[in-house]
Amino acid sequence: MKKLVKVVAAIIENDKKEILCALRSPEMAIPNMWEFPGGKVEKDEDIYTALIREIHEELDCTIEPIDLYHDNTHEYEAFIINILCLKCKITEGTPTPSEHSKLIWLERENLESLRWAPADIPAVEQLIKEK
Ligand SMILES: Nc1nc2c([nH]c(=O)n2[C@H]2C[C@H](O)[C@@H](COP(=O)(O)OP(=O)(O)OP(=O)(O)O)O2)c(=O)[nH]1
Repeated sequence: MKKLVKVVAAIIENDKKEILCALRSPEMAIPNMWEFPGGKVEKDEDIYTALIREIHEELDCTIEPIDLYHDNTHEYEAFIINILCLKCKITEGTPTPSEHSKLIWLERENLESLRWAPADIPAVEQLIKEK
């Protein structure tokens, strides 16, 4: 049976209503695809603590999760992912990539120009439809 991986991801919006998009590096799993930054929830960790920790580690800034925006389960060839995308705001610092190849801020209508990790596509579509 495929392993089920629980992942939390941050949808971060700036004051221009642009969304933060992160490019996975060639060294990461699911390489060279765009995602919402985040990572795996550890055993005995709640999703909010996990996301705050992951964003500290990956982007060196502090976020406050606002609400759960999208919950999707997607089957990859090697594993099954349950990805929880949370809307978040930055409370301290500026996102700086340490593991990702690139970070960009994109207007909602331009999100579909990127090559997203397959598990993220429903959340991206919901964001595009939002306005
Ligand atoms: N962070 C994140 N991972 C995603 C997204 N979409 C998607 O399919 N994934 C996949 C890629 C990875 O296989 C897995 C997340 O693992 P990760 O490598 O980012 O997390 P992590 O830092 O906790 O990983 P690790 O060091 O423990 O291996 O979920 C997304 O939007 N954000």
